[in-house]
Amino acid sequence: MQKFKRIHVIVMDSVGIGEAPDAAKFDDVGTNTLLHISEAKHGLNLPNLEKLGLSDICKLEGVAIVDKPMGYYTKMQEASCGKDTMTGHWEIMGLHINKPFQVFPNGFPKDLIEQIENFSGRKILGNCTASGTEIIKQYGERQMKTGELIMYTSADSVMQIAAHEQVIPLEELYKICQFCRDITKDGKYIIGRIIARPYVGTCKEDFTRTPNRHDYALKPFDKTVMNALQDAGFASIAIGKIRDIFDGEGVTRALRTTSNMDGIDKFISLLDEDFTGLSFTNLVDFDSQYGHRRDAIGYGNALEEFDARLTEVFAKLKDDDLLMITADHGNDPTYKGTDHTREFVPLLIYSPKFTQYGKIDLRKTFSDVGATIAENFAVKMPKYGQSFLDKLI
Ligand SMILES: O=P(O)(O)O[C@H]1O[C@H](CO)[C@@H](O)[C@H]1O
Ligand SMILES: [Mn+2]
Ligand SMILES: [Mn+2]
Repeated sequence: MQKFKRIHVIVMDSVGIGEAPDAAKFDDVGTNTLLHISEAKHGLNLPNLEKLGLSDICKLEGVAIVDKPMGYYTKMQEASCGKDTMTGHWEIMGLHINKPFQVFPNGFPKDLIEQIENFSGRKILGNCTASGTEIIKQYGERQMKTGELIMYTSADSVMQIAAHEQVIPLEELYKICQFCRDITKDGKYIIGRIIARPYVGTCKEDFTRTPNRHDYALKPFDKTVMNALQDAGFASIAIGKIRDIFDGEGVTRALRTTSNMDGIDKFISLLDEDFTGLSFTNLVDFDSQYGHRRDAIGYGNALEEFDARLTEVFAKLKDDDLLMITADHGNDPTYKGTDHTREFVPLLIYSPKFTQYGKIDLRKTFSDVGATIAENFAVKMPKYGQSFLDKLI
């Protein structure tokens, strides 16, 4: 019999909690997503995360340190050499990325661009490192006239194609992205993700990106704990971007979402269902709407909005449920640039069954989460990660 019938992992995308020991290698010294947001807001109102021990990990402005948290708390260090979403999530599920994904800070090579232009019959604009909201301001009006494709990248291994929905129909954009995916899976150029970035609007003042974003990720390089769960007949339910991040590998059911609040709604409804296994939720707005936009106040508000919904979550959790709230990397909205930051991530662990509480040891890899899940369901243990299941009583 498993200790927990259901384990729920929620990734608050990019909610880091302080520079990692190797932050210098990533040019991220001094970053702390949560702390700096709490300072920018002159205090965060996070009563539920407070009860779980968030400020016990790192004292945040407005969030009290509690003597008796509801569960267990710690922080986790990323072992892989990357600070992108795929690396973080794959590590949570037991993989280590030892060779960084290829990045293209000066744009994609000519031969690749030519292949895409030939396939699509459209010219490519941009082909540089950019912020997605800025580059559509810069080229959107021109795209409306010419039908060219807007292509950009970031510090991550991503190829992003922005297209006005009324100019380049979604289906066509997705077909182009699928082509880009197929030609960058192996061989000369290996790109972590191709991302379709549709938007709407009439001019640069009102262009807005739509929820029709679609990510085409590489398949994980090896089997993850999700594969192990699936192979053993357990549920492995993906909410939000999770299906895309794993390219569907080890996913028994996927629920798409349009926002953080939609993600929480879907998660809360799922709690009413009977299943044995994992639910894995990603809340991407923290990262895409606020972290990359360097909007510390918006980020803080989104955290408060999330916190408020935890009351409903707690009310629905049963004795044999285990909840783990964590993150995949940082994205300090007060830091220079617009990229992710190499940080520790918080890990807050709760079950109504707990009779004890407190700090557990610092985790040296995110894979400890995957190892704990694998041990609980007695499925194949990942190569990396140490289970902390025995600490949870
Ligand atoms: O600026 P936008 O388009 O939001 O792009 C961001 O989103 C990408 C994928 O998460 C990141 O690599 C970063 O480039
Ligand atoms: Mn992320
Ligand atoms: Mn991001």
